[in-house]
Amino acid sequence: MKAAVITFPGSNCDRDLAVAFAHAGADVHRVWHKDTALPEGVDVVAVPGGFSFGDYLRCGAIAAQSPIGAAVRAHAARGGYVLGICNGFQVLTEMGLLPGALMRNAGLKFICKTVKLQVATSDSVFTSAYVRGQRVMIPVAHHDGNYTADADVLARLQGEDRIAFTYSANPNGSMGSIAGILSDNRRVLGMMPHPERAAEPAHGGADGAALFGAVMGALALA
Ligand SMILES: NC(=O)CC[C@H](N)C(=O)O
Repeated sequence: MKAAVITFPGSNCDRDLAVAFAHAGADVHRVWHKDTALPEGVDVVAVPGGFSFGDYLRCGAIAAQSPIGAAVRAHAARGGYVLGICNGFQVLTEMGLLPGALMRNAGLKFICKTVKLQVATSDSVFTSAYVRGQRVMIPVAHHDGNYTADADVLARLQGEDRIAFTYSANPNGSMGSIAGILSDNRRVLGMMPHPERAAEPAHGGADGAALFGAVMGALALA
């Protein structure tokens, strides 16, 4: 299974994300935002957390216009898998690959702590190793994690079982306590919590490792 991890100026979770995929057994390629092509035969494109372009304009707004964007959109359009974590989730909403927006946290403070999540669906390659309703401990670190969408989008996400994770105790004001969502073909996942920061016991918890293992397992068989 081949994974590509994109780096923007200001990304700071790109290496951790590459390590998490590598530990799961993936063949990991690093891609610079000014590149215009993804590695040949890539299965999963991963957009990491951080502060791309200093979070100027809106988090993820400038990164979404990067030269690599066209290749990421084309990958998603042909049914390729895309994972966006934290700033990566923000980038994917700015690219239009996921609906809604990540607004400033309701409390206007940067939140950096490990939170309890509920797995809202196991019906995706990313969440298939979890059981629906399972509680997992995963860190968050953001100031713009307040998921917001209009009523129609929320109803569709709920009706189509596209909410991947919810917060057990909503830390940031997200509508429906949403922590992560899936695209309509279930192959693009955006989530604010950082599974790559809970991917091995030395991190203080390894609940995120199953996400990378599940992607690896599913795509290795495909
Ligand atoms: N850890 C991150 O990816 C930070 C995301 C984003 N820049 C925010 O603070 O909201």
